[in-house]
Amino acid sequence: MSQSHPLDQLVAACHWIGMKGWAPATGGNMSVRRDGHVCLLSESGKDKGTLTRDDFIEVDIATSQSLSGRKPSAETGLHTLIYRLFPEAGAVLHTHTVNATVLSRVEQGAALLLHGYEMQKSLSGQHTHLDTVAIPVFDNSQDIVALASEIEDYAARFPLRYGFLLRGHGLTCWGEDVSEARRHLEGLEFLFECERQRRLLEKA
Ligand SMILES: CSC[C@@H](O)[C@@H](O)C(=O)COP(=O)(O)O
Ligand SMILES: [Zn+2]
Repeated sequence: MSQSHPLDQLVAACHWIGMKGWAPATGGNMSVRRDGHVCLLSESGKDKGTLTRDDFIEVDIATSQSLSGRKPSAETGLHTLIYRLFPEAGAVLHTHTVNATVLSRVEQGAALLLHGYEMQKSLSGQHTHLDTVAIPVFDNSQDIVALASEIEDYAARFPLRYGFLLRGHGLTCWGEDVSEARRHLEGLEFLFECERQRRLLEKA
């Protein structure tokens, strides 16, 4: 997989996400960095589980503008923010899973705290279940410029790694390449499932 072109890896990741049911009814969006200035982002409104190479649009990272006139994701501003904030980020995956949607609503605090799980080690740089991984939760908004600015302010004050949740909406996560972004997505989704089950069982 590491031998193939990053865009082919991203297309394969989209198909995998589709098969998992993590991008229902055209939800979700995905991108890969081409270089310091441009990323390739999924076209708005498409079924992300059946995308092909032609469904990705060149977007200027500095301005969030499409270079072709075609319409990239409604959430383009969040992808470009991540590429600007983290020069090492090479791919961004946004999904709409039930776990992320529900947990982000149930969680009243500013972050979902993950602690005590071996699978925290699926996240780069995590070496023990004894540490706490904080995944911030931002209130959802249709104003992506304002949301991006809120996330940028947060990142200036607190560490922001792996991803963030949008309340009642989903997860946006990233990695240095498609492979790492996939691992972060799969690891976080597993942890969200565990956390949902734990909260349900401990309530009973
Ligand atoms: C099913 S509507 C969801 C959209 O509003 C949005 O949240 C989303 O993830 C997909 O938007 P898109 O513009 O196709 O990238
Ligand atoms: Zn979305």
